[in-house]
Amino acid sequence: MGARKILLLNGPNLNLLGTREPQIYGSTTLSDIESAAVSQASAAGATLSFYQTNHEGKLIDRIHTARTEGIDAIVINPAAFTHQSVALRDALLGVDIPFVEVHVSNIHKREEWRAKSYFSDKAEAVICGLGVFGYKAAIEFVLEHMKEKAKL
Ligand SMILES: O=C1C[C@@](O)(C(=O)O)C[C@@H](O)[C@@H]1O
Repeated sequence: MGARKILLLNGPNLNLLGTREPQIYGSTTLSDIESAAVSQASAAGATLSFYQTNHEGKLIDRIHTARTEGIDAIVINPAAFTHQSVALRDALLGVDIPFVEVHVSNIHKREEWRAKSYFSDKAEAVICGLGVFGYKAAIEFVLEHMKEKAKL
């Protein structure tokens, strides 16, 4: 059985999905993504909570809280923090919750500095370049293939 309690996290500027650089990120809004994710999890008998913030410390605090909530798996698009945040990396490692890294765009096909991620070497899986379908794919993977925390 896969993860039953999932947390979907989105970093800075992803609240602008749908209007932000649509040639790169498409026209789907974050609230569309979040409600589809909740339905996807509940159809599989799991629960999914979500959070987006533009603030690094708030994202770190949310990750710390996930430990007390018994979250089995995190799906995270760290956005620009991908390329710069040791603190966010340490937070994920600190709570010891397995995570999947998602990027809407193909970070390897853009500016050279975007190819560097502080998360990929610790992620269970990395998805990029699938557009917003990447979230659906990540959640499917978590539901099907990642163990519940209690059984790890
Ligand atoms: O904000 C983002 C979004 C992103 O994580 C993506 O989803 O493709 C890619 C990052 O380089 C960028 O800073």
